[in-house]
Amino acid sequence: MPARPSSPAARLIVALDTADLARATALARALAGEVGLVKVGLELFVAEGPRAVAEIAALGAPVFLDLKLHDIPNTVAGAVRSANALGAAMLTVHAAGGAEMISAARSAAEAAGAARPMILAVTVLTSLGAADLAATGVAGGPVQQVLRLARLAVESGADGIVCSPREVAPLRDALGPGVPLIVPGIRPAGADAGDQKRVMTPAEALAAGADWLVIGRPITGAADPAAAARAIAASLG
Ligand SMILES: O=C(O)c1cc(=O)[nH]c(=O)n1[C@@H]1O[C@H](COP(=O)(O)O)[C@@H](O)[C@H]1O
Repeated sequence: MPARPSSPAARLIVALDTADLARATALARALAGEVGLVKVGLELFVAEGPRAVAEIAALGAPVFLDLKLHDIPNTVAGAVRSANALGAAMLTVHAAGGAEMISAARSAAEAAGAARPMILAVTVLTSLGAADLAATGVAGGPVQQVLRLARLAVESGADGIVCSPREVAPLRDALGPGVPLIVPGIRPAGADAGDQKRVMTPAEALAAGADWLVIGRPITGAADPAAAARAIAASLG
């Protein structure tokens, strides 16, 4: 499992959201040394499969495999066992899958031994605002729901929590310093939020207590992705 990051660049996780493995590997090469981890998510994994993880891992940076698993415990445990073979450093499940599912994911990850992936529990997607969440039947708003799901996930064996920057401070208060917080929904000042609804700047997320920042388009959509990553790292002081 990756150690908690100790430098600004190590805090950055770049999301390689493309269906094109050649573009993903070019980005990973360009960003070598500028970020701590590279994220392979659904778009790339569905298009290119496990070889995407293997080819990107071969470039050196640890891989965050973001499959957001959410199914019955037996099925998720099987998917985690399959993912173990890919050597990812981090792997996501949806906290809303419940205690048994999260616990099954953790047990399955442990079969990989010391090199096992961190199991990260995704709480409330950063693309959802309070009204979107209410429309799914969840009353109380994102902060309350993130706190509820994060507590459940940690008690069930999750190694870290994925949340928006808006919930980082209340989660730190509730969970203490020991639980790694991995935070997407990051936008440098003035950047287009796109489909993200609960956002903050990199510096604000760090000041609130985030460990890792997950950033896609503000880096990958830049004319010079390495320069964009360097500028974000510099803004973290
Ligand atoms: O699990 C994630 O990484 C994730 C959770 C979440 O709630 N919101 C979220 O945006 N993400 C991922 O973080 C990345 C954010 O990308 P950008 O919006 O382009 O910076 C995407 O790859 C998303 O899949």
